[in-house]
Amino acid sequence: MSSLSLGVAGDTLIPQGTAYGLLIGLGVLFCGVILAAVKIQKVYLSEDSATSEMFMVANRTVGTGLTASAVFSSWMWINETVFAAAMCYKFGLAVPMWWGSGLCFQIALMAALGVLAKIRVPYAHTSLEIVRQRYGRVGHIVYILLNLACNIFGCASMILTGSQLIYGVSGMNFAAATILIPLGVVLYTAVGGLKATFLTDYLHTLVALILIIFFTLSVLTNDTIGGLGGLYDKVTETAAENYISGNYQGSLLTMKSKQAIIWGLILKFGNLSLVVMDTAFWQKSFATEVNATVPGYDLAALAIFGIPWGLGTVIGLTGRAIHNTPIWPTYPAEFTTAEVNAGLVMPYVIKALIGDQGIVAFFVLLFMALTSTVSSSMIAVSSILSFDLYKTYINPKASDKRLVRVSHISVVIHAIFITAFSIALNYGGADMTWIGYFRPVLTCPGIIPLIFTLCWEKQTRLALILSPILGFITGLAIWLGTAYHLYGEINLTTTEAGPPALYGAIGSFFSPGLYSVLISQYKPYSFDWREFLRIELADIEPVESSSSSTSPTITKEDKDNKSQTTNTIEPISTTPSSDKTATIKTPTVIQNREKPLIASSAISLDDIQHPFSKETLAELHRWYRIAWIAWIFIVLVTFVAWPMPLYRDYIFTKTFFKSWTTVAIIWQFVAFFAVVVFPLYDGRSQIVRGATGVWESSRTYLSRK
Ligand SMILES: NC(N)=O
Repeated sequence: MSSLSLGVAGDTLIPQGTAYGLLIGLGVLFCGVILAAVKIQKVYLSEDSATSEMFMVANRTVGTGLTASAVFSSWMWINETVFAAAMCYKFGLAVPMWWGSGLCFQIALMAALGVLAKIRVPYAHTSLEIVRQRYGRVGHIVYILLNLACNIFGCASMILTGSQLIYGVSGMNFAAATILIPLGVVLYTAVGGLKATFLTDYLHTLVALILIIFFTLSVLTNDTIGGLGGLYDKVTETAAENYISGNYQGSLLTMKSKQAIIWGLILKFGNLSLVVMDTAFWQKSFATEVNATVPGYDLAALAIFGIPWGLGTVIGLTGRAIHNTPIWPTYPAEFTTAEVNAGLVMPYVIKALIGDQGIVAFFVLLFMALTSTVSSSMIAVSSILSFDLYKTYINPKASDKRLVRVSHISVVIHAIFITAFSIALNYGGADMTWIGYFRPVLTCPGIIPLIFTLCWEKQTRLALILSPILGFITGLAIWLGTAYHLYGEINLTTTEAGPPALYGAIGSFFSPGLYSVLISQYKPYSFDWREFLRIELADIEPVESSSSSTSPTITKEDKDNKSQTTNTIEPISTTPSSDKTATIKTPTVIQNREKPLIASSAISLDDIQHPFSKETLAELHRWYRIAWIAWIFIVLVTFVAWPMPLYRDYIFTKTFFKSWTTVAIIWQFVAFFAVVVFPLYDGRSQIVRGATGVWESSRTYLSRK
């Protein structure tokens, strides 16, 4: 969510030709690298993205390191890389800290949900599939719409933010930037599927983190700034001209900032829906191997904190320190609020202190942050269109090959749609701040009922369907009602103020929980979690009879009419003591196998066997407990123990500021080790196998006469 002003032409910092060259060149480079990587995986590591299981959930074999870097990369948006600095410039150093805490607890929550999904719905591909399996068609469609809305608004706002920045620094045609950003991503995502995004995510993370550390340190060590002490001195010397209303003594150097805390809270709700309501974050957890989900997600959660905190603090305060000096690109003209809202603080600081090469590097960072978000969105929407819509409602008998083809087409359709939607928003004069405040109200209502689907056996179908709708109405009423109550009228300006948006988001998030509990008292029922396993068996028969029942089952007649030639999921067995299941850690889908099935409805729940061995299940339960402990720890520390004691009449002393920012910078390095260095170590055997294969093939080829 950004406070973005569109159509703000800044000082041209980079020639248009260079900007076009960079955007197209980086797109082509990434396509080439990823297509080569996909080929190597296919030939030397037996990983073929032409199967739907590989395309959508990377065969459920992704390790901790790659998971951490992929989750980190999909979650590292332009918001925290560029706008944390702009918001720190506006409200002071409380913002980057709140921003960090507004990013990490959601990812830690997904660690717990992801591992629980592995336990209860081991073959799931998307979060929506879980909703359908438990509640049928109507609930599924409600959640498809909520997911698509979340994804489309999130992705379009990122593309618009990126296009605005590119336009702002280079003057490149806005529409051209909007088209070029998703173009390269389409190709590698369509060809490589989820595993390709895991790999590009790694490259994005590597380059972006190097640049983030480079910018932070180059700015700090610049002679004009003079290190942490110099930065502190400059900010205190210019305190009178940088008075921030709502902050303690108007200081940039205090945690007691009303606007920062409101901003931080809205961010928490908006970001929670961007994670839980985005099937991409579920898919990535389905793609992980059993022991990788929790450590992978928790590493990413910790690493992401380092992005807004260190970078935002250093760049935002530096902007304040030098914006009235001759080195500032717009000097002596005033640096306007519109320019700040367009995200131009960071490129201007870079131009002033690092120069043209810095701006090229900034452009590369923009590209990395943008394309990783866009590719993740593409996989998510493509999985919804191909798996949740096409396979479920249009062609249940679709072969695996056809499903992958539809996934490819869906990526292209989504790219065209999102580009057109972004351009329409721009030319329609969209107010991105307003959209940023509306989105949590629209998408938060789905969160609790979705979590209940996996965690609470007593939530009924009616509760799942009605509570998000009622929650949205409640949130909307609170948002508009508060705007009216506080400011006397409802218009764009009053609904764009922080407090109404915050109260609206709170209403949207919490009220569905209450509605769900209340509605579930009407015709109460209790869901047996083993039903998920039985339904998954039913799902491999191309039927959709589950759509009209709270506790879906397949009738004998239904079953008798179905083809017996279908995908079957091997490890589920009606023979409880099957040896085969004892060692299986990763469910395997066997393609198009002729195998007579017993009607799933005819199998007693007591005979349904979990595909994981007892030991693996025990391990998963242990991870589940660890995930909740980690989540509670992260919430307590980053919401309460750390920031709250500082919310008082206190302006940072020089020593405290230096220590604070030093820890923030150390955190960047920790992030680098967690999501860049560790994945290399973690994936060393695959890297060696791939490299050996390429080396051997090259040698054979070269030695041919
Ligand atoms: N990562 C986000 N949503 O800023």
